[in-house]
Amino acid sequence: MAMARKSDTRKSEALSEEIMPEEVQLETSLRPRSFDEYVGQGPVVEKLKVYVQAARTRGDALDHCLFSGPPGLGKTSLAHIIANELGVGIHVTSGPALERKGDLAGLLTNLNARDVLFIDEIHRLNAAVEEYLYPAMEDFRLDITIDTGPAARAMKIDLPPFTLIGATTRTGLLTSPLRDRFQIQDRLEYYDSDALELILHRSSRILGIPMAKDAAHEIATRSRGTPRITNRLLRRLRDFAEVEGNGRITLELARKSLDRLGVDASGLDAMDRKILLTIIEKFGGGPVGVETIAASVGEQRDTIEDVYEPFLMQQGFLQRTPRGRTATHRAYQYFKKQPPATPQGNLF
Ligand SMILES: Nc1ncnc2c1ncn2[C@@H]1O[C@H](COP(=O)(O)OP(=O)(O)OP(=O)(O)O)[C@@H](O)[C@H]1O
Ligand SMILES: [Mg+2]
Repeated sequence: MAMARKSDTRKSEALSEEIMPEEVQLETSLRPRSFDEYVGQGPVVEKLKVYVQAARTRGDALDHCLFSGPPGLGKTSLAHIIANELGVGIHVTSGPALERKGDLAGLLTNLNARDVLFIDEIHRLNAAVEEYLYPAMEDFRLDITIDTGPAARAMKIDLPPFTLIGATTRTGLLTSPLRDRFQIQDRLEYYDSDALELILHRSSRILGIPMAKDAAHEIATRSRGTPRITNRLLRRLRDFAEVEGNGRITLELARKSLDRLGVDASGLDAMDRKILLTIIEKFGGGPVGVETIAASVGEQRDTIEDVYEPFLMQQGFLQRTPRGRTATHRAYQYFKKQPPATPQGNLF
């Protein structure tokens, strides 16, 4: 089955999240295949290991799982690992790809018992398909209508027990009836630099790229807490090392190249800085609505909310308030700017 295509709302800025075609192959080769290869996300992985082992021992299908979190943190990888560790097949699709009920019915009726059905971007399912999914998830049953008009009859088809794994950037985008049907729900968090360093060492070993240990640390701290970005930077740095160095990624080369790629020492990229500066310079530090920010920086609202804001908030540069987004004291410090004289709430 074809890989799920990414949504085209993910516009490309220096490091934003669109997967380029040549990157799909790289991601596949670097994708962890077992829980042991999956770095970080400790609490989530520890629980999943137990659930998987229990389901295996009982010979049951694993309960349905919903994974949320910003792009590139390992939701798709986790789905593949779960299927692998369960020893079952995985069928991959995405919300936007399931246009009609028939698309879903085709997938569901082709599952073997205990298989995993992975639906990426599950928040983008259309309402008709979503409702059709409910009895399938709850009772492993499809309600179909045969014929139209007066001859129409309702029929129920039994499905083999299966595991639905859904991935979404934000659980808030799901309807609650859909969300409630997932017995296992976990949110993936940004990775700390130790975890990213481990991922870097693994990737450089697989790709055969010589790299100094302090260089790995530097790249890890500048990867926005995101394994996909870590691997992407590694590839770019290999180019610099091969063309302008002796092929080895040294600390000096890493620093220079990351600066040239627009990734600063805090790991902010060009769009992160643009968003913060816009709030500070054009809107007096906020509060300002996300739509307005999106229009000002020329980026999709969804991308701002899924990709940029979570990281800026986690790093303490941005706050969400009911009236809009505000730049924090830390953001002003970062740009060596004076915060406005009038205090905004209890921010300063
Ligand atoms: N825990 C991890 N350990 C090692 N590598 C990882 C881990 N998580 C992600 N990666 C690497 O990052 C890449 C991107 O991860 P993945 O495709 O699973 O992210 P995702 O959360 O599904 O992103 P998206 O929301 O864009 O679909 C993987 O190919 C893999 O190389
Ligand atoms: Mg994915």
